[in-house]
Amino acid sequence: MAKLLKNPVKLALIQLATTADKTHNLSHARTKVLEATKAGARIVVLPECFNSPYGTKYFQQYAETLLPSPPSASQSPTYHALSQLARDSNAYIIGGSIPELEASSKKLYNTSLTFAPSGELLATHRKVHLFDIDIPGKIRFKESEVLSPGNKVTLVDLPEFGKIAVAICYDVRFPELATIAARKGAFLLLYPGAFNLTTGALHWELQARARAMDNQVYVALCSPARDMTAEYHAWGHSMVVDPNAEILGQLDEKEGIVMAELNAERIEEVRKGIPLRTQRRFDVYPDISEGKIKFEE
Ligand SMILES: NC(=O)CCC(=O)C(=O)O
Repeated sequence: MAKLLKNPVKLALIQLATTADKTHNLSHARTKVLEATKAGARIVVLPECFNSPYGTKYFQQYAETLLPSPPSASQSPTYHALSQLARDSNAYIIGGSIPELEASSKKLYNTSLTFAPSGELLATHRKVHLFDIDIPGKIRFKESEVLSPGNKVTLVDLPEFGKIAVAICYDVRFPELATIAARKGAFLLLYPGAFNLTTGALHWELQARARAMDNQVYVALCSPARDMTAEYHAWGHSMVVDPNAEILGQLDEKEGIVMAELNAERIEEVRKGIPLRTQRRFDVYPDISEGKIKFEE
């Protein structure tokens, strides 16, 4: 049987201190990514909204249309900076997420770009589940006031390693997305994300470990560093979890890099010990993934 993860790989999550200055954010991200790749990382992840502040009022102002051809570099600076960075660092770059403006529809998306070491864009993921919550006295956030949702599970084949899945922050709360990606052969689920001080302490680590435990794959969550002078206070705590839901590394709220070595043997060992994959009873619950069973109000 082919290995899910073809070669051991060092993963790095960059918990970036972001500012309101896009040019600074791009050059700072470049410095940190090169630091991680010098230390051996071949897959490097940036946080959600790594080139802008996070907030509904910022999406339009910071949005870029994704234009691959070189003359449009000035209109699509993040695309080109990440593509160049992937080439310069010889690494797969999962470019957190950025506000994207689709030229034809004028719709805005929260979008993640994945680049190969050749600089080629391998995949885009538009956040599927928009962060719309209202916890009285704590936090109200409605991405849907300005953003449109994406509509796909994003699996990316990294030829040297195997398949990863990319989704964004609030997407982690929907186990179906993770399960489908794992069933389709992902060895790693990556979530650039920016939880907050209300839900972060409660659910950030729990979500990461739950998705890893359910699917027996590696899971990584990559946050911006916390900035108490910004409007949105990110939780931080970027972390990597192994297929047994054990934490391989976790930061605090400050800027930093967390690295972890991933290998196929750990996935196989965990799956052999607790063989969920062969024990599943689709005869008992055939309808769930098709949404045929509705919530009762
Ligand atoms: N940026 C986000 O999607 C935040 C998600 C979040 O904080 C949560 O609790 O879920």
